[in-house]
Amino acid sequence: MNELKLDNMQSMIAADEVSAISSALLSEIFHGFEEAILVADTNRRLVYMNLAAERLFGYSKQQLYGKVSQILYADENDFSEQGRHRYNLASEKPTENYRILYRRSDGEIFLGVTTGTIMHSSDGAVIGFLGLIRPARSADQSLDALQKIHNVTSDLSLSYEQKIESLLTIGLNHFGLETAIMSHIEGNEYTVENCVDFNGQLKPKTQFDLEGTYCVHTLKENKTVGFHFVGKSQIQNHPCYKNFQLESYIGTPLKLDGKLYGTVNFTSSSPVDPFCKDDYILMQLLSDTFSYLLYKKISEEELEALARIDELTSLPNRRATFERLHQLIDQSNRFFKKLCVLSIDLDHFKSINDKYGHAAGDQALVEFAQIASGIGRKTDFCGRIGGEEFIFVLIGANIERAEEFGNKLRHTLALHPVKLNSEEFITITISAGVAMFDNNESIESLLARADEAMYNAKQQGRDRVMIAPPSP
Ligand SMILES: Nc1nc2c(ncn2[C@@H]2O[C@H](COP(=O)(O)OP(=O)(O)OP(=O)(O)O)[C@@H](O)[C@H]2O)c(=O)[nH]1
Repeated sequence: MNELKLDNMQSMIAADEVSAISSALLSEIFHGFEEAILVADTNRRLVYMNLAAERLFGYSKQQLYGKVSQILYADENDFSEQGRHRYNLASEKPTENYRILYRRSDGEIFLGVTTGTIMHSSDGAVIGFLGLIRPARSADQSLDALQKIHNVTSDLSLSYEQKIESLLTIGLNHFGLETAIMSHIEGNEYTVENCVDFNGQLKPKTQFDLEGTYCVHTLKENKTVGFHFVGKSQIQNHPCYKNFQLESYIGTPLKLDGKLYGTVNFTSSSPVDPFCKDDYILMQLLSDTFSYLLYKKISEEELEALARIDELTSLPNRRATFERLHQLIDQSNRFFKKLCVLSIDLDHFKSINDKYGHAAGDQALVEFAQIASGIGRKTDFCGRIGGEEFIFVLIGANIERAEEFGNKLRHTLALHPVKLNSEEFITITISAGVAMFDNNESIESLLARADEAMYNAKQQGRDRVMIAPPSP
C-alpha cells in the first residue's frame, strides 16, 4: 500500500465527519483489503476495522468498537507517544510508516508496520485517525519459508551437507540475519559443525566456550530463545556481546534421539525486529528438521560401517578389505612405495571345528584376529576375506620384512594357544604366502601370486611362510 493510495482514501473519507461515515461505506472500501485497517475517532476510540484487522488482532468488531485503541498496543508508552506525536487534534503529521509492537487478543505480541494517517473534514479539522497495519514478518513469509524447507528436505539430489547449508540460508533470509550455525555441544565445548556466514568469516570446526555464546541461554531455558537488540536488553553484559557485539540472536536446542546434540542459531551484528510467535515456531521446525537429517545421516553411516565390518572378528570384511587394498595400491603406485601382501589361511581349521565344535572354531578366529592385528604396525592392514582366510597388507615393506612379519605371527600364535575351557587349549598354526607388489601388475595378479605361495606352504607341510616369485 503506498501513500498515494492512502491519500486518495483519505480524500474520499474526508468528505464528511468520521462519525457520519457509515460503517457500510468503510466496509465497502476496506473490507477486502489484505492489510488490516483500523479507523478511530478523535478520542482514539475504534469505530471501524476490516476483516483483515479482525484476523490480525483476534478480536471481533463487537469486542472492539467503542474501545480506546490502547487495547491493541503492547506498550502503554507507545500508545501515549503516538498520541502526543501523531494522533491528536492539532496533528499535522503527513501519512507515514512506523513500527509498533501490538498485542493480539490472545496476548501474543507482534511487530506491526503501520501506515498512519490523519483524517480531516472539508474545513481542515481533524476528524479521526486511520491505520493500515501489516505484521513485520507476515504469515505469508513464514509459509514461504516452510515451503522452502520442504523443498530442500524432499530434494533427493542434495547431499546432507547441501541440505544443512540450504536450510541455514533459508533461516538467515527469513530472519534477516547474517550468520547461521548448527553447533555440536559437549560439556562447555561449543563446536561450529556447519555454518553460513554472509560476512565470510566463520568456518566449520571453530570452537568456543559454551559460556561465551548466547546458546548458553537457549540451553538453560531448554527452548527457543531470541534477543532482537542485545545492547538494550538485560544480557548486555554477556561475554558474547562484549567480544563480538552481536546484537541479535535466535537459537533453539538441537536434540538427537531425545538427547542434546547442540543448537541451531542465527545471529547478526545489527538489531532486528522483535521475534514473533511464527519465528519461534519456525525455529522449532528447523531444529526438528536438522535433528531428522542428522539422525538419518548418523544411522546411514553406522549401517555403512556395519556393512564393512566382519561381525565375528570385527576386522574389515571382504568388501572393505578389497576397497582398502585398491586404495593402498593406488597410493603405492603414485608414490612409488613398496607394498607386500600376505595371504594367510589357518591350518586344519575344519578339524578344530570337528573336534571342539563350531563355537570353539569361532573363538579361535577371534583370537587369531586379535593377535594378528596386534602385532602389525599402525600403517599395516588386516582383513578377513573368507572363513579362515585373511589378508595382511604391509606398507613400505620389502619381501624380507614381509616374510619376517609372517614368521613373527606364527611364533606369536605358538606362544598364545587359544583357551577353550579351564583345561583345553589349542594352538593355531597358519600357512602364509607373501607377494611384493610390482608396479605394473593388477591387484588380481598380486593376490593370485600370494595365494599360490600360500598353497605352496600348505603343500610343503603347513605352518610356514612362502615367498611368491616376482610377477612375470
Ligand atoms: N567356526 C567357524 N568355522 C568356519 C568359519 N568359516 C569357515 N569355517 C570352517 O573352516 C573350515 C575350513 O576348512 P578347509 O577349507 O577344509 O580347510 P582346513 O581344514 O583349514 O585345512 P587346510 O586349509 O588345508 O589346512 C571349514 O570347516 C569351515 O566350515 C567360521 O566363521 N567359524
